[in-house]
Amino acid sequence: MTPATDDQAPGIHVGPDPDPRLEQAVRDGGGQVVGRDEAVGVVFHSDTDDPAQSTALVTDRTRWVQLPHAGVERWTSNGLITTDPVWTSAAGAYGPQVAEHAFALMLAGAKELPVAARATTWERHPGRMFAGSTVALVGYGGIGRCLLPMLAPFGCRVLAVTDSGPAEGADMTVARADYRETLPEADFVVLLAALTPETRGMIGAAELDAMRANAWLVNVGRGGLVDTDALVTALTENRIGGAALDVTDPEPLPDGHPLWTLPNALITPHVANPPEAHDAALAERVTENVRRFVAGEPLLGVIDPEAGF
Ligand SMILES: NC(=O)c1ccc[n+]([C@@H]2O[C@H](COP(=O)([O-])OP(=O)(O)OC[C@H]3O[C@@H](n4cnc5c(N)ncnc54)[C@H](O)[C@@H]3O)[C@@H](O)[C@H]2O)c1
Repeated sequence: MTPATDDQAPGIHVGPDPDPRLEQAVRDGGGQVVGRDEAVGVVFHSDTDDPAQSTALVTDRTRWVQLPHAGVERWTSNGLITTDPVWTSAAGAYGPQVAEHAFALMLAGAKELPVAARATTWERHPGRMFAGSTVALVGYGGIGRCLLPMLAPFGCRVLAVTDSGPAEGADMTVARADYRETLPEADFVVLLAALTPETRGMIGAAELDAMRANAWLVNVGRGGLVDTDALVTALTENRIGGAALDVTDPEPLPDGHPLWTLPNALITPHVANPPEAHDAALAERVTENVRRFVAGEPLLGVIDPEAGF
C-alpha cells in the first residue's frame, strides 16, 4: 500500500449508515470521515450483513474496503473480493472473546453441563476433569492464538493445525492437510478454521467415527465446517461424548431441531462475540488499519480471494 501523499488526511466513508464510534475510530487512525463519492477507503458495517450493501459503497476512487466480520465466506463465495481495491476482514480482532467462549464450551463439555444443570440428584454423577486433556485446535489463527495460552494452567496437551510453521506453545503442530491425525488423539476437537471450499464439511461421519468415544466437538468457527446430519447421528448413537456449538448449519437452528434437545449437545446461538466486546474490538481494528492505510503499511486481515479468507 502506498502512503497517502495528500496534505489532507485520506477520506474514509463509514456506511451504509452513520456510526459515531467507527467514525471516531477513523479519526483516531488519522483519516477524515467523508461521503461515499469522495472516499478512498470504506468501512462497512451493517446489521443485515448483506454483501450487496458493501459493494454498493465501492466507487472508482475506492482503494480499500474494511469488513466487520472475521469470517467472510459470504463475500468470497460470491466472488466479491478483489485485490484492487484491497478488502480486509476483522480476522483475529475478536480472538480474546471468542477464545473465552470456546474455553467455556470445553469446560461445559467436561462437566457435562447440559445434563448436570438439569440433574436433581447426584446419583448419576456426570462430568470429569478438564485438566490434562488433549485439545486439538483445528485452525490456528487469531482465535487459536488467544485460546492456546488459556489452556496452559490446565496442563493440556495441545495439537495445533496450521501451515504457518510450528505453533509456539503447542505440543505438536499438524499440517492443515493432515488435520484428521489429531482426531483420535483429542479429548476436545475445537473448530477455529475459516469456512472455505476446502474446509466445508471437514467434520463428517468418517471424522466423527475417528474421534474418541468420550471426546467433545466444540465449534466456534462456522456451522458449515460440520456435516450436521452426521453429527446428529453420532450424538444420538453416543459415538462421541458430545458437541458444544456456537455456530450451526443451518443457522439459526430451527425450532424442533434435534440439536436443541439431545442431552449431549449444547448450543449457544452465535453469541461468542458479545456486542460491547465486538464493537470495541472493531473500532480498535479500524483505527489501526486507518493508521496503516495513512502510513502505507501492510493492512491487517487482508483477504486472499483465492484462499477464501
Ligand atoms: N462464533 C463467533 O462469533 C465468531 C467470531 C469470530 C470469528 N468466527 C469464525 O472463526 C474463524 C476464525 O477466526 P479468526 O479470527 O481466528 O480468523 P483467522 O483468519 O485469524 O483464522 C482462520 C484460520 O483458519 C485456518 N484455515 C484455513 N483453511 C484451513 C484448513 N483447510 N484447515 C485448517 N485450518 C484452516 C487458517 O490457517 C487461519 O489460521 C473465522 O473465519 C470466523 O468464521 C466466529
